[in-house]
Amino acid sequence: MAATRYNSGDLRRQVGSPRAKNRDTKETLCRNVVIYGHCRWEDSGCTFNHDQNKASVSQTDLNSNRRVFNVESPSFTPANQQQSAGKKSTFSSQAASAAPFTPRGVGTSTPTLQQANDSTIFNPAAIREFTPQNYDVGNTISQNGAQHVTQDGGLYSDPFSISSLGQTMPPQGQYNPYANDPNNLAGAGAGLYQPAGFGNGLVHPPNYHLYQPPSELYRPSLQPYQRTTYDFFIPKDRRENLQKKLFHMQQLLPNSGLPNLDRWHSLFPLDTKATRNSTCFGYPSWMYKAQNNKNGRHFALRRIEGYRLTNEKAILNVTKEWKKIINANIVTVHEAFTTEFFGDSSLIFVYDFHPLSETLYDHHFPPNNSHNRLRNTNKIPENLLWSYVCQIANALLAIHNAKLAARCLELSKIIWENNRIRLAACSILDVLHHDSPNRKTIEELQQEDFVKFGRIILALATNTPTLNFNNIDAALATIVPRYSTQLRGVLEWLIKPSAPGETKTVETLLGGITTHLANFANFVMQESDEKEFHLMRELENGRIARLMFKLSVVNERGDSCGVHNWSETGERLLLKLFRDYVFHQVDADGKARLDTNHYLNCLSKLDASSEEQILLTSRDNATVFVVSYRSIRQMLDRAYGELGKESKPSATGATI
Ligand SMILES: Nc1ncnc2c1ncn2[C@@H]1O[C@H](COP(=O)(O)OP(=O)(O)OP(=O)(O)O)[C@@H](O)[C@H]1O
Repeated sequence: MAATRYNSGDLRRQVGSPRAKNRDTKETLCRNVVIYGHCRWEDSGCTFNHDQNKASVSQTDLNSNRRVFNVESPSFTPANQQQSAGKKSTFSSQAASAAPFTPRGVGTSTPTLQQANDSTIFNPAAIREFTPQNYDVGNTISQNGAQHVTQDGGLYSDPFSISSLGQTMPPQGQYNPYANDPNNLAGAGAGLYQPAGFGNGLVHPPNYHLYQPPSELYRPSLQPYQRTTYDFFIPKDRRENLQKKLFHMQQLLPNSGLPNLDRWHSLFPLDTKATRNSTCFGYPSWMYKAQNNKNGRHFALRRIEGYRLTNEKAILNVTKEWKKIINANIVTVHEAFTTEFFGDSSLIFVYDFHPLSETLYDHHFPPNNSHNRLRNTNKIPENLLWSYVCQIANALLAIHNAKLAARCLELSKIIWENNRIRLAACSILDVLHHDSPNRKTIEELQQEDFVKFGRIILALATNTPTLNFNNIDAALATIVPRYSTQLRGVLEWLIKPSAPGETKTVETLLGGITTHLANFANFVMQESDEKEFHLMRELENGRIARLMFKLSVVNERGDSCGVHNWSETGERLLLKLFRDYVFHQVDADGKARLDTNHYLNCLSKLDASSEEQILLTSRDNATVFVVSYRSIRQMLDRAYGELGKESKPSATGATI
């Protein structure tokens, strides 16, 4: 092999100038000048060019004659765009503060090419304020439906673009951020959101399918040791679910008309129904997601509309006790305060925000298209009902042990997310009824919790929303044979009054359902094992991401640390050749070789500083180095450290 072999310590030894090839060597800059700044053989026969200035000029000439795009090519600017705009199409610094892209007319015909000057200008005035009540869906859609705005002025057709997605949307539908399927937009919550929601400030969800394997069905049959790209990352469903959660966490509705509160901003409505019912608290209530001014975290705010607080101690006493309860099946309460920012006197409760949650009621009694809730004809599996029993029992154990009562135990006040349920409205009734003359004792309220608990499970087991219960005995009679006698026994114990002198306790309940508790604990632990498995894989990917950051910081950097063309000189050139070795490999025909396994393999070895040696070749094949991963790793750390010495710490203080 023609390779020149060196120990890593010999790397600074100059290589003899490569043999002249077909082209005129006088035009080609000598590699020794590139690497070491000078060439020993300049005056003793080296035929290459030693004048850097001349080389760069001739290189430019060469490039101007070539019509090939390479990494140094200026960014692509479509010719017709320049013509129509009449000026260079680059982003100015003002673009950073430009209003977000707001497509109008989603759900209508194919987007048309528009003049950048008029139609693509963001016009906040054209956007209607957030008006939850009496909202006329049809009218507004037809008004906005006539307008078309394309993100790129129609210069290219992106099959995943918002405008093309709009064509697949039902014409009468509205964007419901809580719909699992964004294409099925005509679901609940229509009245609460802007028409054609994407177009009025709601940010469109990411294109999850871009991360999906092309097809699971036609997966090639692989040997046990072979992998597809997707085997290296977390499963697509999990990734999509996590991305949706992040998206919901960050979702904004700029023209919602909702106020900023003292310490809260970016309020986003969570309610999926326009109609308010006051049955639960005696006052209408609203749910919002909001961001805290101080720490930037997202919280769920429940607003009790039109409530005038008379005794401030009510809030202080109650929240002090509830804040202490941290439980996997209870939404943590943080604080409560009053406000007049909504134009009335409202009482606000602050809870943890759990993205993608829906109420247990909405989950098991979903509305049909005409917004009537049908009896759910599917039987809920018994093990799922037992899992609910275990989870609510767990929540009640924590609450009753703290000498409190859940009180607000209803299907619509329990949130559900992937079969995990949480009591979502704790502490509210304690504040509202704090000074009520007919206040019940805590023991009485705890006994009532058991009855409400039983009614929730009975409603689910009989597919009947709680309020429709006329005859509890008849409902209990239908449980068997659909479910086991043990489930019926537990429901009877919960709902029916206890024998005189006997008090129900959560401990008694737990003692009667130990098998189901063990099953549930087993299931939870298996799930946790699976999550840890995926986490370990992501840990590997995290290490590789950090290496990539470092490599990217060093590669292609121009003048730095007082050295002209820093990343091309000295040992940094080897880092560039390493980058080529990992990512720019070609096959025998000169075609790009794409192999994720190769990327991951090389980067993992680099991370582990493997002693394995690899062959790095310059792009013109004129020079070859044999070097170990360990040496490359040391060079990378040195180069990165060198940059670190001359740079100031970043504002966030984050380092790789
Ligand atoms: N802590 C929370 N985190 C995230 N979402 C929540 C939280 N609490 C409630 N939600 C969501 O807010 C929405 C509205 O909740 P709410 O309790 O008002 O239900 P509802 O069905 O509107 O009940 P009602 O008919 O009594 O008003 C529901 O989709 C629910 O899942």
